[in-house]
Amino acid sequence: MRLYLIGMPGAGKTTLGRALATAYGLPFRDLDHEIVRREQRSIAEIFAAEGEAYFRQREAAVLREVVAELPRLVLATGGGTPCFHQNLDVLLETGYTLYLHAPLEELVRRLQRGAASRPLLAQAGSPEALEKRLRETLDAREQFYSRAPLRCTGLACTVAVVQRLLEQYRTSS
Ligand SMILES: Nc1ncnc2c1ncn2[C@@H]1O[C@H](COP(=O)(O)OP(=O)(O)OP(=O)(O)O)[C@@H](O)[C@H]1O
Ligand SMILES: O=C(O)C1=C[C@@H](O)[C@@H](O)[C@H](O)C1
Ligand SMILES: [Mg+2]
Repeated sequence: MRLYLIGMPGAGKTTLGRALATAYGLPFRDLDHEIVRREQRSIAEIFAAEGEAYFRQREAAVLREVVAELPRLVLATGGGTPCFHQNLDVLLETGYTLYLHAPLEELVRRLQRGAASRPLLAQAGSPEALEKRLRETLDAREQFYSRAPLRCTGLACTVAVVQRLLEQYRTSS
């Protein structure tokens, strides 16, 4: 099976994705890392040199490559992945998609330290500005994220809880 994790930056996609891959004995991939590996430069460098449109094109192409290459995997996507280039359709058609939701205050807490290296959050200097930026981003993205058939919130998103959700979904569909 393929299991995809979507959600806001800092929601815990990479952390939970790795743990789920271990639990299921599946390979783990992180889409941001796959892009960085192919481009031989960081996400921040790609955004700075080429702009967001180029990054979104690479993201869409690399997503399709990874999906074609691996019939079994857990994939942590980038925060914006489901919102561009029909990527969400690719996810929904080729695997199980889980929306990992986290309360805004928790995202602000987690992202405060690393915001400078995140191109889309870098200008948000204060915690208030960061919260506003994240709220606007979440408002715009919720329509994509909420199309995932599986959803799990905050600290309740343990491996065991996701395993149960997936089990229920597979037997009901
Ligand atoms: N369930 C959790 N409880 C507390 N902290 C967590 C939890 N999951 C992740 N974190 C912490 O939150 C931060 C973000 O987690 P992670 O990198 O997994 O998120 P992400 O969704 O992959 O974010 P991004 O890819 O945008 O950086 C990390 O510091 C991680 O240790
Ligand atoms: O939320 C976003 O749009 C992004 C999140 C990161 O995972 C990276 O994919 C990139 O920084 C863009
Ligand atoms: Mg991540």
